[in-house]
Formats: sequence, C-alpha cells, structure tokens
Amino acid sequence: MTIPTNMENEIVLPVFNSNGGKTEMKERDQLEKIIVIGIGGAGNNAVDYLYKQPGYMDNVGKSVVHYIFNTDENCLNNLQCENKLVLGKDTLKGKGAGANINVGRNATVESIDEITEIVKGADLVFITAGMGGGTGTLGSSIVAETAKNVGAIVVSLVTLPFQYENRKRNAFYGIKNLYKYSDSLIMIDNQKIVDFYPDYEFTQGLDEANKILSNAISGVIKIIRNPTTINTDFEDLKTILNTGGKSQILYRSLEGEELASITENPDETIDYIYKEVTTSPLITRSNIEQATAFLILLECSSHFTQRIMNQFVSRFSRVNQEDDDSLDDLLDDLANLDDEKIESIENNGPQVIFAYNKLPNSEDGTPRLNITIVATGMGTHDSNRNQEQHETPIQESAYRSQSIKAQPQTSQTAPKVAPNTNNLAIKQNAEAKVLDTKPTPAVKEEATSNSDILLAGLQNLDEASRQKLLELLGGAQVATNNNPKVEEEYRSPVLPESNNLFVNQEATNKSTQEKPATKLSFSDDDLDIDE
Ligand SMILES: Nc1nc2c(ncn2[C@@H]2O[C@H](COP(=O)(O)OP(=O)(O)OP(=O)(O)O)[C@@H](O)[C@H]2O)c(=O)[nH]1
Repeated sequence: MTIPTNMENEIVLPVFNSNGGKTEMKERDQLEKIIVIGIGGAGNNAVDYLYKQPGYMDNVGKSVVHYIFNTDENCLNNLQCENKLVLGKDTLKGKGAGANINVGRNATVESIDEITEIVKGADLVFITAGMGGGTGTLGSSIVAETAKNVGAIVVSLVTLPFQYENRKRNAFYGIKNLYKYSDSLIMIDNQKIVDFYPDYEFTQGLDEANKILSNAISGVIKIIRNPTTINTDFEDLKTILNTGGKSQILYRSLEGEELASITENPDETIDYIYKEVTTSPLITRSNIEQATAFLILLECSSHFTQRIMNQFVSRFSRVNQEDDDSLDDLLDDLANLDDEKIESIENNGPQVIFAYNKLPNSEDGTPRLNITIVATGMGTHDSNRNQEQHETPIQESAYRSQSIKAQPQTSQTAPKVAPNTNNLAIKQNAEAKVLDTKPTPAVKEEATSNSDILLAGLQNLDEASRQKLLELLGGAQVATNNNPKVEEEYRSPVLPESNNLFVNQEATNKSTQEKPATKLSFSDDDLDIDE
C-alpha cells in the first residue's frame, strides 16, 4: 500500500468535545479510516495509555481517530484524548453508571445517533473496555454492533474483572454480546495481574494490562499503516480475520541478553522467542497452535538472517519441508501439469501473511525484535487453510451482509440526531441482547479461572445463540422501520416489564417462514446488578 501524499483527497472527520457537540474539525487523508474507541473507565485508560506510548502519536497514531466514551464526564475530562462523548447525558447528567450494566446499556443506546455518526465510514474499529462495570460491559457491544452496521471490521479488546470484584456474571453477559459483533476479541484477565505481578503497586499492575491492550492496537495499526520491506495492508488483515473462528493478537518486544545467542544458537533462541510471544502472561488462553491463519509482522535487527526467519515463521505455518519435496515430480513434468494435478497439491498448514521491517541494532550491538501476530481460525472444526470451508464472519451473518458501507464524512455539520433504521434495530436488539446463558454445572466444574468460565461459556453458546440472533436480526431490521412504539421504548431508561423483549413478533414469524419466533427471555433479575 502506498500512503497518499496528495492532500487534495483529504476527508474531514467530526470531533466531539465532552458535551457531545462538535468543537473542531480535523483533517485526515484517504487511508482506510481507523477508529479506536475506549468505553468506560478501563477503556478510557487503555486509550490514554496508547496516547502515552512513546512515538505512537507522532507515528501511526496520527492517521487514526481516537475517542473515549463514558457516562462519567469527570473521568473523560481528566484524560488526554481530545475526542470525548458523554453517554446518556440527558438522563444521567454526566454521572457514571454505578456498576449497573442496565444503566450503562441504556445510556449508550441514548447516544446511539452520535455513535453512528462517529463510526460512519469506518473500515476498522477497535473497541476497548473493562468487562464487569456499568458502562463498558454492554455499552461496548452496542458500539460494536453500530460499527458492524456501517461495514467496519471490529476488533474488541477487553479486561475480565478481578475475582474479588465478584462481577463475573456481568462480565459474561458483556463478553457474550461483544463476541457476536467482533471479528476479533482479545481478553486480558485482570486476575492474572495478581498472579504474575503480586508485588507491583496497584496502578502499576493495571498498567501492565493497559500496555497489552494498547500494544495489540498499535501493533495492528502498524501492520496496516507502516510501509514495510515486505508490505502488508488492510486487505491482508481482512483476509486473515475473514478466516473465521476465534482470533488473537499478540505483541512482544524483545532485546538484549536473551536474544544475544540468536546467531550462534538459533534453535534455542527461536524456542525462547516463540514461547515469549505465544504465552503472554495476562492474555486468556490463546490456543494459538489451533490457528488456521496468521498475519505476522517482524521488525528486527540484522541478526535475523534468512535461515533464522525461515525457521521462526515455519513454526507458525507448521510447514514440513518434506511436503515441498513431493512437488518435485510435478515440477519435473511442467508440460503435463493440468488442473487436476494442481488440485492434488495439499495446503495443510495455516495460511501465513508475513511482513518484515528492519530495525537498527541496539546501542550495544545486540539484537532487537518486535513481533506482532494476528492469529485466527481457532475453534473452527477444520484446521486446513482452505477458507471456503470456514464459515466466515461475513458469510455467516445475514445482518452483516445487509450492512451499508457508509461514505466518508465530508460535511462540516454537527452530527445529526435523527433516528435511522439501523439505529432503531440496534436499540431494539439492545433490549433483547442478553440471552439466558448461565454457565452450566459442567462448565463450572471444569472452569478454574475467570477466563476459563467465560471461554467455556462462549464455546457453549455459540451455535444456538448465533442462529437465534440471525433470526432476530433478520426480523427486527424489517420490523422496526418507522415504528414509533419501538423508538419510544428505546428512549426509556428502564426496561419494559415484560420478559419477552422480542418486539415485533409478526415480522419475525414472516422472516422464519411462520415458525414461532425465537423468544429471547430476559429480565432485570437475570442481571447481576449491584444496586
Ligand atoms: N486493566 C485495567 N482494568 C481496569 C482499569 N479500570 C477498571 N478496570 C477493570 O474494568 C472493570 C470495569 O471498570 P470500569 O471500566 O471503570 O467501569 P465502567 O464501565 O466505567 O462502569 P461504571 O464505572 O460503573 O460506569 C473493573 O471491574 C476492573 O476490573 C484499568 O485501568 N486497567
């Protein structure tokens, strides 16, 4: 990808102050539009950490739009990021959601038109939040759904609560919803901060988690934005994320003693690097060995020779050199090479898209390595790389195929608050969003940590709830057109009393060929609301 230098093609993005009103305009070029949104206190802190990363704002951060959303206006005012949105300001008057996920969700829904305006035209949206609190837990999935609605790729990065907070249940609701609207979901387990850094001062420990969140975000942006010797771009990221399954973003920066033996003892050093990269202490289990596709950016000093690079990347692609020998017969007989013979070539290993950038050696001459990996396809049944065999995020969702790719924002007018059809659907779905999926006893027995419970739960619900969701979305989008009753319900800060929040039964019946509508039962009693 070449970065355009022609400033005539600039587009203009709206920037909000803490009142949700536009205060200034910023100019960007016509690169893919990338937006980073931190929602709730933890999400805000992660974006703030990103701002503080040395060199980030002077480099790739310049071409990215950053926002912080929160119900708590004070929290927003204390942070560096200039683009701020107070959620649910009319109702909450800038006060926080008080750890009540119902309040946080309604506040986000109240601000849905501003959020839509912000994500309009986005190609890639990062959403970061802490699961378990009032604002970010369900607010994040509403933002994610809105971003999917404009056709963006959504990468979500969240923290799981400390065990002592007793917020696992809320966190589970949040993760479950966010998972549906995310092309990639990365989870950092706060509890592991205690296990890995028991003697760190409290905020220093939190910063370790914030560092991982912000490194993952900046690593992916670098893959897209930084011109590299072997180039990668946004399309490469899309190819990898469209492989389907769960995905993981890993980042590691290494230098010094541990790498010093890379030229004398490459095998041992590569073992060390592989372990360092794939076992990041705070990230929930990644099962990276199950990945079916990788996007790997290696930025390294001159110590990393062709041979070493080949050995290292082969660890991920699981290439067996003998497989390549079997191609000799075909190469010797090129004149008779027909499609059938080409079809017989097996692509057994994961797909790997590789980017490389040379780094200067460190001052004392020792090696340096920054590695960013987007791994995906974990949890799909077929680990072969043939993409057609996977249910891709785009293929699987009628909702996504209906999504409208918005045009880049070119107007200088303030964001409108007129409701649109997609927003109404989101508002409606937000009410029905939380399914009744308490972890089964079996899951509880197996689970040993926050992340185990959450991950086991996600795996459990996946197929059935996805189907339910598709039915719901198919009906709901048609149904909510100009339905003032629905609009009114969504404006309401509290949920309707009815347990059955599936609003338009008639449309759903039509969309499911007169089968009974899928009922998504949900009441406030299902939520673990600390009041
Ligand atoms: N790693 C990390 N986790 C955090 C940080 N701040 C909060 N958390 C975690 O995120 C969870 C949610 O907290 P917040 O993000 O502050 O909550 P919120 O979404 O703003 O919700 P309300 O405060 O209730 O409006 C907490 O339970 C913590 O586990 C942070 O700076 N770093």
